[in-house]
Amino acid sequence: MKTLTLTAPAKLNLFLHINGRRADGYHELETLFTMLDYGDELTFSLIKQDVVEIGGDVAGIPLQENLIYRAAEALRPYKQSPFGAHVQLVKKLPMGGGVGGGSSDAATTLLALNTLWQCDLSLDQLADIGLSLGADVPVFVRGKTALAQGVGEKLSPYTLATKHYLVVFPNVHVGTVEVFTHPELPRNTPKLSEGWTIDQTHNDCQALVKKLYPEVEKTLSWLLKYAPSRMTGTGGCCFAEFDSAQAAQRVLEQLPSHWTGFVTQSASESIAHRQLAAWRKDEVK
Ligand SMILES: C[C@@](CO)(OP(=O)(O)O)[C@H](O)COP(=O)(O)OP(=O)(O)OC[C@H]1O[C@@H](n2ccc(N)nc2=O)[C@H](O)[C@@H]1O
Ligand SMILES: Nc1ncnc2c1ncn2[C@@H]1O[C@H](COP(=O)(O)OP(=O)(O)O)[C@@H](O)[C@H]1O
Repeated sequence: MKTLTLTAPAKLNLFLHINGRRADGYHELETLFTMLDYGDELTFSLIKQDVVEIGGDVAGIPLQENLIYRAAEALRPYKQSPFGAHVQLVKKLPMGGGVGGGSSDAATTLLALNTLWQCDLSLDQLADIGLSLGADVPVFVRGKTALAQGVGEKLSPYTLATKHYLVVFPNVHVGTVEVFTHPELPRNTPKLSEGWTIDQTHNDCQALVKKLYPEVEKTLSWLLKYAPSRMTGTGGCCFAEFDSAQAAQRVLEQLPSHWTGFVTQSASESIAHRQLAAWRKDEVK
């Protein structure tokens, strides 16, 4: 039976501007997503029984709420294979950390089972299915650095130089809904104008999350002593940007023990896409 192992990458929101709130409560935003070469590990194995099973680090998430399960079930109508799937998960990304672990697991499941179950859907079709699972899923399906607009679903490719990041999890889980429903969240940043540059950007959630979660404020102040730093998404992970892996690693070595972190680099194409392309090449040999 076939087996495929993929890394479900983390993302960073290099900035996050909130331009307004729609009548349905969702927010109009502009955000720059970059993919990181670090993430959860998912091993997909075909199994005889036509069911979806998840093993490994699934603590706390009931099977039917797991985004891996939901993504697999969303592909069921397109399946050309009689087999089910077992997904073994090694969770490396903090949940509710703003690095998109759940969304990336979902997108990686769509990519892997689209191949293993011979669904043969295009990336556009997978991105549409992904959007029904969460606003962040399509960017991981496409797997490229992208500027997102609308509620996060309008993606345009964006080119960035590779950078090295130290990403720190301050050990607080920040709820996306909590931030987006907070009365003090700023919601009136003007849309980006032509010729905008990164140094004119910010994260509209950062000040509020720092206030609600003092650990995030402490993490950012600590990182800022070493490098330009910011919070990603709705938090609480914060990232510091470096020109070399060694410089990032040196700061990680000094990280206070009550926080956790990892050093990695950005990638113009997601690691899951690169691994899937290599696996396909091996298959046709
Ligand atoms: C804002 C971002 C930036 O990356 O935050 P993070 O979760 O990554 O920190 C994401 O787009 C989040 O994406 P995701 O976590 O998939 O969100 P969803 O499940 O679709 O929505 C969770 C909740 O966030 C709010 N929400 C989300 C996206 C959006 N444009 N406006 C919103 O108001 C809504 O209250 C919604 O019920
Ligand atoms: N496979 C999964 N991995 C992580 N979170 C999941 C998964 N399936 C469902 N979830 C739920 O999605 C929520 C958001 O997870 P995550 O994507 O890690 O956060 P964020 O969007 O802040 O980066 C979690 O709190 C969890 O309840």
